[in-house]
Amino acid sequence: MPVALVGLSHSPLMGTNQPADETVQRVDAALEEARAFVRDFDPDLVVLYAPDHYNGFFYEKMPPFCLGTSAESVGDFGSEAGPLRVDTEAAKTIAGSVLEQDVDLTISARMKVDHGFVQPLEVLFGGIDTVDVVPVYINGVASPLGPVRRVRALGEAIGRAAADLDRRVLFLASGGLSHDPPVPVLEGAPPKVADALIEGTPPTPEQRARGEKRVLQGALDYVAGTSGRRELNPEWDRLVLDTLGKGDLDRVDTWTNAWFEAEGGGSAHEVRTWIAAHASLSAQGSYTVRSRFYEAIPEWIAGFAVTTAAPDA
Ligand SMILES: O=C(O)CCc1cccc(O)c1O
Ligand SMILES: [Fe+2]
Repeated sequence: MPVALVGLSHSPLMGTNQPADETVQRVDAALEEARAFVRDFDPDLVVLYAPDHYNGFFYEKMPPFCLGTSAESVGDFGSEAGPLRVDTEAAKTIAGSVLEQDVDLTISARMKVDHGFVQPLEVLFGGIDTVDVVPVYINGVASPLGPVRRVRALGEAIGRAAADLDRRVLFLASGGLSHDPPVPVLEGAPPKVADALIEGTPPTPEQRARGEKRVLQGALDYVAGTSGRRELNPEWDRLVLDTLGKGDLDRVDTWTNAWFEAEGGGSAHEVRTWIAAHASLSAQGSYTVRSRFYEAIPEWIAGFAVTTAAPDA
């Protein structure tokens, strides 16, 4: 079945804490190119790989991966709230096939998702209810994380499952690349923060506003060079894009989580969504990158990339 891939960094600061006009214009041009690629491919199903930022997944039970047979956006950072247009039948079929292929997978019949899922749908499709989606959560912040080869295994299994559907499937990755925004960590957290990370009690509007302000302040500190957090790392980001673009997934299998953190910062694990999407595409043969945009954008706390790829032949 026809397949294609788009990789897209996300940042909730897009549109609110803008970099220089020229940067915004270059990003807009890259997004327009990706939209044209998508229009041309004309998908009727999007397998969307995205992380979560303690809005939908908590330490009370923290799965490495989760496929939603239904999903609802919490609407953080002004992203669209409400139900995603999940194709429940396709989602169940894919989940069943993945399990059948000996890859363990959690499913959720009411998955809560945040800007990580919503932003790429807004950017590429104009909203969360305009195209059929199978949302796949990939843990990219909550340690411990398993080896990236398991992400590849999941991506390949989903790619094989998608091949059996009579659909035009776009594999869409959301997140990355290098970035280290102020996301809370459980280890050493004060009791109230620990409770929030474990229990996931929905934040009050005031609490949500405070969290969003902390991220904005993080961006201002990044721009000022006073954040004390891992700097964006364009060299590393280019290495990641080169390797995924070449289809050298055996190389990816050797990448360690410690290396991700040292080179790309705590949220560089969001690159896992890109690994999954490329593995899905690779399940149907070799592929070629059709377009690639990259720029380090401290205003968005993002090594920001947009790529498109399609199978050879
Ligand atoms: O919601 C949060 O805690 C983090 C927000 C955030 C900021 C910059 C880049 C990202 O990819 C991102 O997700
Ligand atoms: Fe993120």
